[in-house]
Amino acid sequence: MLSVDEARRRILEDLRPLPAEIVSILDAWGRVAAAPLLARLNNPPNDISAMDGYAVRSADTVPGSFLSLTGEAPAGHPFAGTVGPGECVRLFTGSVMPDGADCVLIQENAERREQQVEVREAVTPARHIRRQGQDFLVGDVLVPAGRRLGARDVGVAAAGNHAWATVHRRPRIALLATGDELALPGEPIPPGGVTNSNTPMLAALVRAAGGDPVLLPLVRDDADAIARATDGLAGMDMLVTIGGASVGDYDLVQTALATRGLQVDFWKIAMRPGKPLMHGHIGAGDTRIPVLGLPGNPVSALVCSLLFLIPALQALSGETVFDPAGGLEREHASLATPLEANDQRADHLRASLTRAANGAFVVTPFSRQDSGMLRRLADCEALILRAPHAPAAAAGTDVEILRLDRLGI
Ligand SMILES: Nc1nc2c(c(=O)[nH]1)N[C@H]1C(S)=C(S)[C@@H](COP(=O)(O)OP(=O)(O)OC[C@H]3O[C@@H](n4cnc5c(N)ncnc54)[C@H](O)[C@@H]3O)O[C@H]1N2
Ligand code: MOO
Repeated sequence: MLSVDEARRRILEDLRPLPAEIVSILDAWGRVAAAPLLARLNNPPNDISAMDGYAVRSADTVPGSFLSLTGEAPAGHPFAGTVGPGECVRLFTGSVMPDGADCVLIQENAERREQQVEVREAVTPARHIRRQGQDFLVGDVLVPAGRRLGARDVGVAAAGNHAWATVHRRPRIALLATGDELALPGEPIPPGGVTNSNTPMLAALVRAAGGDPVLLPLVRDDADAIARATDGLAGMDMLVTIGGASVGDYDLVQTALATRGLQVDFWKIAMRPGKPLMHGHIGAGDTRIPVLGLPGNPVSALVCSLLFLIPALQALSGETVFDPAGGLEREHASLATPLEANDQRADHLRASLTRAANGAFVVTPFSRQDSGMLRRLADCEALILRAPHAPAAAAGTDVEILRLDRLGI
């Protein structure tokens, strides 16, 4: 069976960034820059004051001397004249420095008496001035192509005078849940039924990872119905099927998709949860899209999505700066309780995370790891990564973990 890393490599192999589109800077958060955002102006655009006070000539700032106040320059209203010897101009934080002045006397060190200002402290040249362009200059790269814009990137792009950003189109991910037992959340549950928790969960995950989930109708365990549900995939960037991935008589996804030309790249990987993961392609030419067949067990579906679907979304989004583990933070932690030796499948144990007195992480695997247990999945703060054939581990052993608590997923 394929390893997790090899499976991810094969999934990412043929994914290319989606075409670019132009969006308002107000909608650019979470999008991936398809072209660098270059500064359209210097920032600050002028020499400005960093403090409230007086624009003065440093040579005039002899404590005890008086300067004549010749004007005022509030922020946004530059002073038209020049500050001559023995003169000063009232200004504020953000005011453009008037010609002639070379520093700012802060108001705490000055005493105003009508049109005279007494200097209380000497000021060195350039003091309290923010130089034009000290933050960035015209043409500087503010946001490189391939970066997913955070709030700070939106801020710097706006400072660089961008009203628009060129970003990659969001990946459209078709989600197809299969199973006779599935009912919509909130509906009466028929005998033997379960609620379809996977589609809402994965739609949320796709959204959180910058994609647009497209929900196909629930389909029964019927090969024709499953096949027909995939007939409207034009415009989709990936099909994600949920359930019907294993070996049971009613696990029909592959059989159904085969009638639509499914080419299987791999099926089954050395991973727990998530062994029956399938990857392949459906369609031809321009309409050929990748298919990710997720297992139906909700924990398996989610863990596979963290490890494979999120990196796929990143690749389709054109995000070049990403961790192959999908932005998941790998850390080390000390095991609170012992673990048995692992078998041939890479394991991902749901666990809680605390900190020892010295700040180091301590991780406690949940006692039950059933891949149908959603509450434990929702409560877990980390997955303990166990390599295939990892030996038994005593309490206190250092283990690798993936942090989920700060993922927002
Ligand atoms: N004989 C074997 N049986 C199984 C094997 C195996 O190797 N040999 N693998 C097991 C593993 S591992 C997994 S994982 C599951 C995967 O099964 P499927 O992908 O075929 O999923 P289903 O059988 O359709 O469902 C499994 C489970 O999950 C529930 N489910 C399905 N879809 C949803 C949904 N949208 N929302 C909520 N819950 C869902 C379903 O009711 C089942 O309880 O196979 C093992 N079997
Ligand atoms: O691999 Mo399955 O995903 O054990 O539950």
